[in-house]
Amino acid sequence: MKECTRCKTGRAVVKRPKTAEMMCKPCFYHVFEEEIHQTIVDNKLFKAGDRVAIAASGGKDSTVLAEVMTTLNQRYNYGLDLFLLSVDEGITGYRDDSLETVKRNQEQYKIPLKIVSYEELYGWTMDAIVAKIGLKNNCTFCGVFRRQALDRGAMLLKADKIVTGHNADDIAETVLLNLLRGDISRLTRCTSITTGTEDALPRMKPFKYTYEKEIVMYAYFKKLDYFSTECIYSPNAYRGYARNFLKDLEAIRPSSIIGENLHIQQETLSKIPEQGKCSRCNYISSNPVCKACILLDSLNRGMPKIEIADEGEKVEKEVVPTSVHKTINF
Ligand SMILES: Nc1ncnc2c1ncn2[C@@H]1O[C@H](COP(=O)(O)OP(=O)(O)OP(=O)(O)O)[C@@H](O)[C@H]1O
Repeated sequence: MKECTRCKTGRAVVKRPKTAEMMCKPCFYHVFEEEIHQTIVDNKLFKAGDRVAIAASGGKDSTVLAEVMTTLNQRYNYGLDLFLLSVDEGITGYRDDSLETVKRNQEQYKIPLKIVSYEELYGWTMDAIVAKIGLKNNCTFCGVFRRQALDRGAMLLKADKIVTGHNADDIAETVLLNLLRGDISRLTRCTSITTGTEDALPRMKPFKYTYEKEIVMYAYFKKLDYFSTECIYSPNAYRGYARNFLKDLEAIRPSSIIGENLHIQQETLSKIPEQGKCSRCNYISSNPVCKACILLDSLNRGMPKIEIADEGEKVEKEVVPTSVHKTINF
C-alpha cells in the first residue's frame, strides 16, 4: 500500500495532476478546497454580507463550485448569502436536462435557485436561433446573450457578485485563442480573477488556479450530482484544437496550465473600454448599443450579415495595426 504523502497514514489513491503527489481522498479534498480558500482570501474576492450568485449550468465546474463555495462559506464563516443562478438558453435535450441537475443541487446545497431564460429575455430560444441561422456563429449569439442574461438574473437576485466555474484550463485556452486572434485588448483582461467595473456586476473566478483534471477528480470521488454532456450546438472545433494542444503541453509540463507568465503592459497596448449603459436595453455596455441588442436586432429583422466591432476597438486601432473587426455571416 502506498501511503499518502501528506498525512502519512491514509492509503494514497489519487495522484494530484497539479503536483504529482500521491494522496488519500480526505487529504486531496482538503488541499483542493484550501487552495481555493487561499485564492479567495489572497484576492479579497468577497466581504461579509455579500450576496453571491453562483452561475450554475449543472456541469462539473459549476457543481463543484457550488459544493466548494457552500463548504468554505460554512467552514470559514465568510458570511455570504449564496444563490444558484442558471440561464436556460432553450436547447432541447441539453439545457433542459442539465437544469434538472441544478434543481436537485438547490435541494442538496440548500441554496435558492433563480432561472432566467433567453425566451423570456429575448423572445428567442437557441433552438429557434439555430433553426434560423444554422450552426455557424450560433455560439456568438449564445455567448453574448448568456453574459447579459447572467447580469440580469443576478440583478433580479439583488446579487453583489457573480462567481463562475471558469478554471485554469479554460483561462489558458482563452489566452491561447486571444493570442492567435491578435486580440490584445481581451488578452490583457482574460487572466483577471475579477472582471466587471463599477457599473457592471463584478464576476469572480475562484477556480482561476484550479486544474480541470482536479475538478473532475473531486466531483467523481465526492459523487457529486452533475450533468456531463457537451452542448449539442457547439462542436467548437477551434477551441477544441487549442484544448488538445494545451493537454499535450500539460502532459510534458503540468504548470503550462497556469497562465501567469502573461504580463502585458496594458497602458502601452490598449485601454480597457469604458463601461456605460446601452441606450436601448439599459444594461451594461461599452458601446452606445450593446452587442445583445445588435444581435437581437439582426435576428428580428432577418438580416443576413452584420458587423460587430470588438470592445475597445477604436482605441486598439490606434496602437495595433491589424483590424479586430469580426464579420458575422449568416
Ligand atoms: N447556462 C448557464 N447558466 C449559468 N451559468 C452558466 C451557464 N453556462 C455557463 N455558465 C457559467 O460559466 C462557466 C463556464 O461555462 P462553460 O460553458 O465554459 O462550461 P464548462 O467549462 O463546461 O463549465 P460547467 O462544467 O460548469 O458547465 C460555468 O462554470 C458556469 O459558471
